[in-house]
Amino acid sequence: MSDQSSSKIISETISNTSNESGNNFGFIESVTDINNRKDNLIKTESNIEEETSTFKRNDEWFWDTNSEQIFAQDSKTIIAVGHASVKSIVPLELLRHIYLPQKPHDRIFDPTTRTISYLQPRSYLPVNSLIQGEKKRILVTGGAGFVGSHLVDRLMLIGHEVIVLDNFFTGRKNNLAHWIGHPNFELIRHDVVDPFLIEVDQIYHLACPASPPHYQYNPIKTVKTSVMGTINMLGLAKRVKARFLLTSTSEVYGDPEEHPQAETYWGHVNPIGPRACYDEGKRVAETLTYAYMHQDSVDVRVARIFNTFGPRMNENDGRVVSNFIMQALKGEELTIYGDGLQTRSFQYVHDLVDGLILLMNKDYMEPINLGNPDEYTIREFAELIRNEVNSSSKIKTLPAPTDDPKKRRPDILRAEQILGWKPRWPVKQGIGETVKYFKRQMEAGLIG
Ligand SMILES: O=C(O)[C@H]1O[C@H](OP(=O)(O)OP(=O)(O)OC[C@H]2O[C@@H](n3ccc(=O)[nH]c3=O)[C@H](O)[C@@H]2O)[C@H](O)[C@@H](O)[C@@H]1O
Repeated sequence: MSDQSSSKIISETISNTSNESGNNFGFIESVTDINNRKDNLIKTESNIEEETSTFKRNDEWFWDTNSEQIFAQDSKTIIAVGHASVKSIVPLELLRHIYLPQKPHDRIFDPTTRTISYLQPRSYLPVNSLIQGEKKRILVTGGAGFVGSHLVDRLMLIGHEVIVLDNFFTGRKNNLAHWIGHPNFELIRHDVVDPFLIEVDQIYHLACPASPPHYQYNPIKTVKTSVMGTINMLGLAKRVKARFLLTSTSEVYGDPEEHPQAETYWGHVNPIGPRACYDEGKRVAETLTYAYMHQDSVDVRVARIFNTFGPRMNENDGRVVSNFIMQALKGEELTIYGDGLQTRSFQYVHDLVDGLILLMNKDYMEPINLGNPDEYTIREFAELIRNEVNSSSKIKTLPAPTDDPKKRRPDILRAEQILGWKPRWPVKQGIGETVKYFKRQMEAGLIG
């Protein structure tokens, strides 16, 4: 299709939609922006031929007015993520360019000598140029981790100034290597257990190991991170009048006796079990957050995050998604803990990032669940991953971990009603993307 007819489709979509709803200008700008961004990207990266060939100038899309999503013409393939109301719409190709590059942008790996050469000078992906007042200074603690780094990508592309604090216990500099040196970006090695002072407008407080083997590795440190880290960041928010968002967890519901779990449920947690350092740590973090809200009028948000997966999970993370994918890719046995009848509901990381940005920008202070209610037994999930990887790996049963929750599924009515958010990524599609990521990492010699 020619450029002309492609823009005709877009302009027709735009005019139809604005007639229907009256006010969709933010969204329209974002849709139009997709083409501009791709063009900019092509210009910026014109020296990398293989890369540019994946970007088609004449892409067609359509905007599904019901779900407010942009799909390819097949009406199934998601080609953009984000929400118009907070201007977070980003073409998926742009994000893929970061975590799934045909070739790394800034380094060459020589498999013979197993050395890496870093290239200079470097270019960056185009970020929005925000006007004064729109552009915020945003602190992301734990920003080099799996979820944190995806959040940073989105905040950077939106055009904000982003400062990341990370102690690199589970986070990796490599997750943010593509932003290092950018004028809008700062990466600081710092442990949130120690106070930190800076002038910012918003704080996304993610810092804390989240995978059971990691948070149980040093339980005292996990409690300190949750409690002292949160006190330090709330103290900072109070001092500089920043808005504060705590990333809490579905683990505050413990081994739930209510199913699905709504935000009103108080939970069922063993306070002295091996998971308590994380579960109780996050429960205290929530208590602190609301104490600062009531006592010191800090402007707070609390997201309760359910099982999340995607590119940049650590391959040794120990959580079920990365374990199963790596085992299937290497032809090893898939390790099911217990009878495999316990359930989890898995959300793809782009959906979570959408939810976090929407919540931060909404005037709502109660906790909100962010998760995908699509529930699987772990046994079904192992099957799904074997199929996606096309692997003939066998299944091995290992003892169930102490206090492993037997079922978990979010009630997301509140997120739907308050934020206009619900997961957009079918689990299979997200798994496909994650498998591609792990394969690429293996080919690049970054993981074994
Ligand atoms: O992924 C997440 O976002 C969540 O991961 C963990 O919660 P958990 O549900 O225990 O996550 P996994 O370690 O991935 O385990 C999920 C289920 O799979 C099982 N599992 C795990 C790993 C494995 O190799 N095999 C296996 O059967 C576990 O026993 C558990 O029943 C964290 O505690 C949560 O804070 C976090 O939000």
